[in-house]
Amino acid sequence: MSFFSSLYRDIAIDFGTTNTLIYVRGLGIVLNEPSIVARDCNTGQVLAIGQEALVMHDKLHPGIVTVRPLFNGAIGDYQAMQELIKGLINKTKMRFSLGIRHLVISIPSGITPVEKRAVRDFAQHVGAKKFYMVTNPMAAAIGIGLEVREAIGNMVVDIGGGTSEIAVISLSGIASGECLKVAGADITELIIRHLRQEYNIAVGESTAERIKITLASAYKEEKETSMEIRGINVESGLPEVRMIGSGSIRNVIAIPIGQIISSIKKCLEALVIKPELSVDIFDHGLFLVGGGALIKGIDKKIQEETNVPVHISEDPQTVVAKGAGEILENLRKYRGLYTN
Ligand SMILES: Nc1ncnc2c1ncn2[C@@H]1O[C@H](COP(=O)(O)OP(=O)(O)OP(=O)(O)O)[C@@H](O)[C@H]1O
Repeated sequence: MSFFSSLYRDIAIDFGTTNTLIYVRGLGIVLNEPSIVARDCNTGQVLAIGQEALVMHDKLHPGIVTVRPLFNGAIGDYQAMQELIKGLINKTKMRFSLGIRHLVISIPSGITPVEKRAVRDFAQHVGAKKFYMVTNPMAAAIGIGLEVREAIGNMVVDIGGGTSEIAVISLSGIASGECLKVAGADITELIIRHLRQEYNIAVGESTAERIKITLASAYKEEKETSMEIRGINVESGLPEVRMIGSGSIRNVIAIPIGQIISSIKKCLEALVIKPELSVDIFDHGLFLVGGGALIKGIDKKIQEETNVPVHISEDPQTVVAKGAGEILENLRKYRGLYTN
């Protein structure tokens, strides 16, 4: 490598609805921050991005607005996407480099051609010399260490914030896939709605997230748990404290979990014409990644409903970034798995 080329950086980005991760070649994942931008309502000026913008999100005043650039796997705000990713790249220690040489971005599998063009334009905008796009399930499978180029069927289920992506991967391609706009953010939203309807309590997004992480389970637990929540009584407008049990939250999340399981079944059913792939999946199991893989009992529930063994990958929220990083480190090896 020449002196000048060593001054350029190669990076991979997992641009997600909830979180964006940046991988730098030779260093690994260097940044993991919420995908959110805070702007001044009047001037449109960016006030904060990532973690600092998330802190503002729940405590907004009328002069500030927060935006999530991705919504349900679609780019809802292209400008916010640019602001977020450019800002996060600047947060990494890349200011001493001349720019980006190779840029890998993982994208939702349901992305439209127009959105793909927007991602490509973005890569040009940040001055990337070479650019590669890989779908989230493919990156996840590589991040797990599955043999995606072999004639073996591997099933990956990525339950993120805005989408649940399901894919059966074999011979470097997706043999059967589903992209569902139901994921973690919908579960949080349902919890907020449930508390308002059942208990007349209004809570913010971060409280609902905490309830989800602490209480939500997809499978009946041996011992039910409960937690104290603080919110505002919507009738009196006064603060209120309540105990909420895990059983009621399990009932609330049963519908989205059921929709995700139905999509997994649909994906398996589509393999009826390729029974050898089904056999591989029944033998090796399916691999669960994304933050939704951390919902308690979700592996047991999926296994019970599909008869397929379920493995939760290690550190499921970083698997896509690791896979995109692995591609970046071995571009030649993975040729054919990404598009430009
Ligand atoms: N312990 C946990 N229990 C339940 N849900 C969790 C837990 N930890 C994280 N989550 C949820 O995981 C989701 C985020 O997952 P992830 O970071 O994989 O999404 P993303 O990649 O940003 O989204 P997408 O893939 O849809 O673009 C959030 O909805 C978050 O609430």
